Amino acid sequence: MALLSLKNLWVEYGEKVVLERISLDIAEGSFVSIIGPSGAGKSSLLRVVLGQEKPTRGTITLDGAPLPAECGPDRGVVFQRYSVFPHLTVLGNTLLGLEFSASPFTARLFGGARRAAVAEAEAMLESVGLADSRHLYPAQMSGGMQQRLAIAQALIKRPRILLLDEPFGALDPGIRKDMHALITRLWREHGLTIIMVTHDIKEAFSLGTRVLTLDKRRHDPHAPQRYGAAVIYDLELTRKAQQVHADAGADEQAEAIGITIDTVGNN
Ligand SMILES: Nc1ncnc2c1ncn2[C@@H]1O[C@H](COP(=O)(O)OP(=O)(O)OP(=O)(O)O)[C@@H](O)[C@H]1O
Repeated sequence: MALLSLKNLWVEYGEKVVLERISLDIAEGSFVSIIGPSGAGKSSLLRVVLGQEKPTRGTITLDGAPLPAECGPDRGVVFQRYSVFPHLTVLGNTLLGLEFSASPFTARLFGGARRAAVAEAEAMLESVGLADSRHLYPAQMSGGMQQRLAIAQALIKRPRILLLDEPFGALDPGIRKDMHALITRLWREHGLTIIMVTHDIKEAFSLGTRVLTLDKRRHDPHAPQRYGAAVIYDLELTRKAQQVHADAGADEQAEAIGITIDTVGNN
């Protein structure tokens, strides 16, 4: 059974149709990249999966049961510019997730429970490469380090699904490469299912096991709001294709896509 199943999903804001007829099954353990033009509804789709927004039509199920409206610990999210808490250190920011789950009102842990939480947070910081920075405040860190912290904050709650909205969009190319290696390792180690929105086609192909493109299939020049975006391409990548993409230069990408990617759906 699919981990997430979206059936005939629509998102509309008043008269404006943003997404229409989205039907998707997302398998546990997959890494789904979503690309598409600006305004196509990529972030709206993530918000629906996160439970922040209700679709106007259609259903979404997690393990076959209706998706809980509130975003529980099963789903974590990292945005392009994450609001890590500026007044808390790296360790404090990472601990906060554990403190809130254990003690929702005071967000405080004491004694043995606190020591266990600190050990867990330190292990997570080690895993994202921030062990030596645990006493720094976000303002003292680079953008890449802040995104590492955002990832640690999301993963400390042990989500099954990690939603990434342009997580590396604001980073320099060299740092992005390091972050790609990090997220690939964490995805494997934690057995995560990842859904990532990106504007970077190369990133979409080199990280994803599946690439979805969202776009409008129909346009009404007299009423641009009338039709929403749908899934135009749904490409399942073979491992070989992924490797080719990860290694290929920009010019080789298109050729590699043509040869090795299986088109599994065209809604
Ligand atoms: N709360 C809202 N109320 C009204 N319109 C909204 C709302 N949220 C998003 N929209 C509109 O829905 C459309 C899709 O927005 P969304 O942010 O999902 O697109 P996107 O594909 O993520 O775009 P980008 O690539 O620019 O981030 C846009 O036209 C946006 O203006």
